[in-house]
Amino acid sequence: MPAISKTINKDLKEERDKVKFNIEEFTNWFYGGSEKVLEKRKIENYFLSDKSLNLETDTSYLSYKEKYEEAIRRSCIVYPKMLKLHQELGGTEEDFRKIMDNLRYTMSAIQKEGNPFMLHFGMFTVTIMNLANDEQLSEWLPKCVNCEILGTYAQTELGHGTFIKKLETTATYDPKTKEFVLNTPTLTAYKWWPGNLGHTVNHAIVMAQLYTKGECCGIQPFIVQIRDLETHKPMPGITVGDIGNKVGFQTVNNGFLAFNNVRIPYKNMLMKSSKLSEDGTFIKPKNAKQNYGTMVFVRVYMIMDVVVNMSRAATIATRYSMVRRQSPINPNDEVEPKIIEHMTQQYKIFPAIAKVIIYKCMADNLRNLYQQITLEGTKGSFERAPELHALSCCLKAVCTNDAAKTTEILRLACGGHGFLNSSGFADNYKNATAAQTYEGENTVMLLQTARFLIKSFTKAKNGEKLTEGVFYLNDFVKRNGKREPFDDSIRGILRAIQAAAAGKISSAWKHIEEKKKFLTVEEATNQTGIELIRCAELHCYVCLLQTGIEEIEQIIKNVSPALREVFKNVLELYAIDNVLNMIGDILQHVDMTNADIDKLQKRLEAVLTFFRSSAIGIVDGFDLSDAVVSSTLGTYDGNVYENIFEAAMKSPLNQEDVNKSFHLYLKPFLKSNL
Ligand SMILES: CCCCCCCCCCCCC/C=C/C(=O)SCCNC(=O)CCNC(=O)[C@H](O)C(C)(C)COP(=O)(O)OP(=O)(O)OC[C@H]1O[C@@H](n2cnc3c(N)ncnc32)[C@H](O)[C@@H]1OP(=O)(O)O
Ligand SMILES: Cc1cc2nc3c(=O)[nH]c(=O)nc-3n(C[C@H](O)[C@H](O)[C@H](O)COP(=O)(O)OP(=O)(O)OC[C@H]3O[C@@H](n4cnc5c(N)ncnc54)[C@H](O)[C@@H]3O)c2cc1C
Repeated sequence: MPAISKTINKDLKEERDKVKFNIEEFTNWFYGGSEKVLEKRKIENYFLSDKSLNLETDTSYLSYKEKYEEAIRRSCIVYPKMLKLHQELGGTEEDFRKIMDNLRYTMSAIQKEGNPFMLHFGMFTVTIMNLANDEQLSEWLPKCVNCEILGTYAQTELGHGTFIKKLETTATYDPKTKEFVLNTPTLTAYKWWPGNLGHTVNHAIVMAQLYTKGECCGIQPFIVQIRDLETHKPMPGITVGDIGNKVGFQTVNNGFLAFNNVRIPYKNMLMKSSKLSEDGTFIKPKNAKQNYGTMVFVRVYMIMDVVVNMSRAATIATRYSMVRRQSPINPNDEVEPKIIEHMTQQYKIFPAIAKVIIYKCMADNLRNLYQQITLEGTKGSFERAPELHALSCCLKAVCTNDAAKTTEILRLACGGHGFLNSSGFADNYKNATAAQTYEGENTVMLLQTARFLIKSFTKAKNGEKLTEGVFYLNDFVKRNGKREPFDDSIRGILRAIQAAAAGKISSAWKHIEEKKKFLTVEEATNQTGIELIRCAELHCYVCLLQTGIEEIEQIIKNVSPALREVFKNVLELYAIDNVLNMIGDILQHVDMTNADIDKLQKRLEAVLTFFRSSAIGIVDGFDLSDAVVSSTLGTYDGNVYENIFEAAMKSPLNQEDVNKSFHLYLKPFLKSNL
């Protein structure tokens, strides 16, 4: 075995020495201030220093069942600690959010293949907070907050996930006993997919069709106890289990659930929005989509998850590329260059770093918007709900699609070693790709946004008032078919993308109108679907760049000159990379010449060169500990080869010289060939 040294790799040190800005200043911005950074480090250390978590164990070699059991063991250490910390911090909702925000990072060290309790706070408790009336809130919220019960969100069924109006589970009100009777009428009505449902939780929010007085009143949320609190056996009439192995999320314990005449009390239908009187009279909610609120909440918070996911992947690829040496650029060079010297390598990695920063700006903004609009909802005003829905849908789709794509690009950037499980890319990719489907399949999400855009375009054409995020449609209508002149300032690039988005929306609108002459509006819209999803993507790029510009314009007023340069270059790289990647769409609606494109290409190369000296500072500034990065290729010390070697030694096959398969199969096979 080679001697393994663990000092900081000298190539990485050399890179760090070249960084011109203060990394801690960047970290302070990234987490919202120096106090928050200290708090984050404290919280992370509070969890990760707990030796009983056994974080050194490589869980990837465990069986499916062992992985689940280990994940439960770890969650049963983490959650009591979390409850204790919450009390110590003050026990407020804000304190809870603080812990959850930090756990988002920390959990990637503890539950690499998913958290078997994630739905409890993430969706079960949130639904109760959003949809329970005061009486229900006082009964259930303390039980949730103290983890006296554990719950999940059971909406999707074997036959329906997207089109929730057609869910088949029924909850029929019996006014005589003041109970609901839950049933699963068909195989396709089995709840299928809810996280943590299989063998972990004992309660669920069940979305079911409410029947009362012989009429169906649409899907409503019900709290259902599914397992006995003492024995953990399924409650009478309940069938529940695990849905089996998946592409990823192995320890999330996604489950199935069916009901056979399960009776629950009247008070278990959440009644803040829709209401049912005890005699069985249904009262419609003020806003029909209020029951979808938890999905909006999760979509909003998922943009934060994307930031965590992409910052990890970018940290790994950046550090590795500054340690790995290969392929002289000039054939006679004695010393092989760090692979980061190759321009194409920079192009794989640096745009990902810029995206982390822009997505972070967007995630913070979206969260603020969510809080404002939710507050308006509590006061009975739902005017801005469609805008939030449209924005969160396209961002959920574009950002999770990008997280999966970027992780794959960054894995490829690490060559063969990127394919090792210990590189950390596999978990990152599996989590990102799961997020492309859950909480609303991405194409469906884009189509929801497109629906809003088409409506907004009709309004713009009729001179009606638009919501702020789509003001750019007014400019397009005013131009009356004239192409947007190209101006290569950052705001000019934004206007070009706005023109491309508006142009695409206008074309899709026109094509729907044409098709409507022969088809229903729904059929015409379906046939325009390919253009519509591009409308939503382009609109999302507009929102991201606009937010990036507005945020960075503010940031640079308050940071040191060296860090100002970094942010300016982040924006430059993000904008140019974006515009070059959508040149086809731009050329349709913007007066851009070949010379303009050449100029942009040169600017891309120049900004990559600037990034060369900042990249390590930025990824170090993400302040991800080695445990969170969880990668043999991405440790702070850059001892990549030593890490890879050590990880290989943990392979169960290396625990003995000769495996029994030699005696059982290989030896007889070889002998038979003599
Ligand atoms: C501090 C705590 C931190 C916590 C961190 C959180 C992370 C937690 C981890 C969680 C892990 C998640 C695991 C996964 C969970 C799940 O997947 S749960 C299941 C999710 N399921 C879905 O997302 C289903 C997707 N389908 C839909 O959303 C809807 O069916 C649909 C596609 C939107 C269609 O609905 P439907 O009722 O049929 O709508 P239409 O009749 O077509 O009408 C559309 C109109 O409705 C408006 N609209 C739709 N949704 C909303 C909404 N949410 N808000 C406001 N408005 C909405 C839409 O704009 C249309 O309006 P009009 O055009 O005016 O008609
Ligand atoms: C890892 C994971 C965790 C999950 N966790 C939960 C959970 O905790 N609780 C829960 O209730 N559910 C959960 N789900 C279910 C998840 O929310 C659904 O799978 C998701 O909403 C997609 O719905 P679907 O499976 O019905 O896909 P489908 O709608 O069947 O999608 C299949 C294809 O049809 C297309 N399609 C469908 N409708 C349209 C349309 N209107 N227009 C154009 N194309 C369309 C889609 O784009 C896609 O290409 C989870 C799923 C996964 C993968």
